[in-house]
Amino acid sequence: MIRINGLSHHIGPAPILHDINLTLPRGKLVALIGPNGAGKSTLLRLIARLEPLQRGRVEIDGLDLASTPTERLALAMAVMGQQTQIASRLRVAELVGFGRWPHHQGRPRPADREAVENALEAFGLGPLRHRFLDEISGGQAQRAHLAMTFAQGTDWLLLDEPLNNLDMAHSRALMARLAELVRGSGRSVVTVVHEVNYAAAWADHIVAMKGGRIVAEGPADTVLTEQVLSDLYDTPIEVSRHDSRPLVLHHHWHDQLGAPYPKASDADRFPLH
Ligand SMILES: Nc1ncnc2c1ncn2[C@@H]1O[C@H](COP(=O)(O)OP(=O)(O)OP(=O)(O)O)[C@@H](O)[C@H]1O
Repeated sequence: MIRINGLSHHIGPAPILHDINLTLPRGKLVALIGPNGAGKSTLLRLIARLEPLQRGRVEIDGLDLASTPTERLALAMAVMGQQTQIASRLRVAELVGFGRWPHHQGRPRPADREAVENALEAFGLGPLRHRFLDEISGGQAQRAHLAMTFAQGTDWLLLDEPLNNLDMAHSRALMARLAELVRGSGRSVVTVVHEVNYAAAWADHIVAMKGGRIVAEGPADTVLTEQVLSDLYDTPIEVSRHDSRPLVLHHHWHDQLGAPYPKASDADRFPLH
């Protein structure tokens, strides 16, 4: 499991995370949800050691993040951050191959090549393997980065908004693959998800963040309630059920007096001028 104790983080003078205490279970698909700016990426980046810890302690399966050598950590945890431009003169298969680096340090063996092939196939990238990264679409590039993370073959996968750029079918396929990794191979996944219905449908455990704090956590039925979600997003949200899971609805809403939403103030958040 990942244990987080007393974790606080500032950027310049601004407090971003406030005394986070959280245990992320092993062998589960965990979704981190919450509004823009809640601190989800910052928390994920700290767990992934992409940012130095300022205060608090993080342990991954007993490994203290502060003292574990990078090579050891890379065999325990693979991370996909929010995409930034990466050298575009790299081919898809080469990018995926980087995921094996912690295992071979530059001298790939047959097992490493096999892991790359499996990852290419799992993400439907076989036909694109020789393409340069600047010659594929945004969703295809996202899948290539996911395949690289997957190829690393670690017990833990930390993913920041992996559904970005993915169409509905690929989003669904990715969530199904993550669920399969968890249920079939006992891996542990922690993923930031914006579209809460993907969390509703697939996550075993949901952590809701707002304003740099954890405001709710637990199974979908506990966290994805009208009260929690409406408070979390400051928007009226209705929760129905589908396939014995919560289904979150937010297109239109009538308040208790029958007045329709969205109200004018909803649109005021994004003035058109
Ligand atoms: N480099 C930075 N400098 C200053 N403030 C930052 C920086 N990066 C993030 N922040 C602030 O930290 C807070 C948390 O940001 P973070 O990216 O962790 O949120 P998030 O929940 O992942 O949001 P989103 O859903 O929009 O990706 C935000 O208020 C953000 O403005």
